[in-house]
Amino acid sequence: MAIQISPSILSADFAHLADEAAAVSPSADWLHVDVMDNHFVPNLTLGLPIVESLLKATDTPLDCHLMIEEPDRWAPAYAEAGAGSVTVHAKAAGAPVRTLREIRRLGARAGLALNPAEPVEPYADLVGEMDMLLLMTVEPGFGGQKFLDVVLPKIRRAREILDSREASVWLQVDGGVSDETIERAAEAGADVFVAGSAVYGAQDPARAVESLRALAAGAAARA
Ligand SMILES: O=C(CO)[C@H](O)[C@H](O)COP(=O)(O)O
Ligand SMILES: [Fe+2]
Repeated sequence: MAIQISPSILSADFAHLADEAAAVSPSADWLHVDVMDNHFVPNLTLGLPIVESLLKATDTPLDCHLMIEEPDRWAPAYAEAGAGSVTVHAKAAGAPVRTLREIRRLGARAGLALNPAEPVEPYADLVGEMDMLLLMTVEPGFGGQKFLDVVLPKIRRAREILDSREASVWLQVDGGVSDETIERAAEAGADVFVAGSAVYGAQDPARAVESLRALAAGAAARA
């Protein structure tokens, strides 16, 4: 699968989100939107009204990462609003299969997310229910954290599980992805990369996206 880059607006200027989306739109595959509720994670960001406004402001598809309690209740609304992808955390979902199916039924790609310490094996039988598996490479809640190398073996294991089942499921990593770390994640088998501070902290965000893509593609080709 071709490498995809999903810049996270968590590190963008929230007062100018339309401009910040436009800054990466020439090169980004997705725009990653971190929804945090101050309960599932100790931080509060944005919710459905801002996602609805962003959908009107950009043609780049939205990759909504829900770090919220009760995702079963809220995730369908993001799909219905027009998000291209909606990801829920396995730990927060009471009925993950029903919720993933509902997201798909409403026309979005369905993602399941695992925190750094959560093993992938218990979810192996659910791969047919999802379009993307998100492996967090930081503890969720904040941008600008250090990439956790301890997750690399799990990325490899997830890649093996997806390949052995011939599942066309994207493998996303999120947290601490930068020019210094993206090659390690790509070699391990990730193919969709979220990057917040590495993109929006750069002088030229669109070029930062291209740099990340080139490094990941090179590493994936060598793997
Ligand atoms: O989900 C997230 C944090 O919970 C963010 O998407 C992620 O941290 C992006 O920021 P950075 O690339 O700076 O780590
Ligand atoms: Fe995220």
